[in-house]
Amino acid sequence: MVIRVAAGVIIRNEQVFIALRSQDKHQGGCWEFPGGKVETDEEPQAALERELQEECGIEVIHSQIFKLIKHDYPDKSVELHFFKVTDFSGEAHGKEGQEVAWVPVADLANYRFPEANVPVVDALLDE
Ligand SMILES: Nc1nc2c([nH]c(=O)n2[C@@H]2O[C@H](COP(=O)(O)OP(=O)(O)OP(=O)(O)O)[C@@H](O)[C@H]2O)c(=O)[nH]1
Ligand SMILES: [Mg+2]
Repeated sequence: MVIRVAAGVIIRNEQVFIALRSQDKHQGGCWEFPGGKVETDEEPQAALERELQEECGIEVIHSQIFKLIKHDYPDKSVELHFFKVTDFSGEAHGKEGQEVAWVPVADLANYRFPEANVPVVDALLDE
């Protein structure tokens, strides 16, 4: 079974907002673009808006699809819908207690992301 996921590349002033996945989660200890599983009968963009409210406390004002990535981990297969979030209201923070950071896009190579994120990080570094 393929798990559908929506995640946000939240960008402001050439910095991107990332969060640390807790050790007990799948790909724990990796940094991520905040987001989560798309529910049954939910649109990925709606899932993005819901997850960013739940995890980061922001209201998405403008987002657009950036990359769609299918990836098979040894233990699960994911279909990741990465959106660029270029406008939002509220102060992005780790609403669930997770460690978060605003980092310059150019520094993204210094953070370890899940394998599926490699093409996303590479595309951001090339812009
Ligand atoms: N949020 C997020 N998930 C990612 C990224 N890259 C990546 O491979 N994933 C994978 O996507 C899957 C779903 O994400 P999630 O664990 O955030 O889902 P969720 O918010 O609904 O949380 P849950 O674990 O409490 O159910 C995980 O297996 C995770 O490893 C990413 O950049 N952001
Ligand atoms: Mg999540």
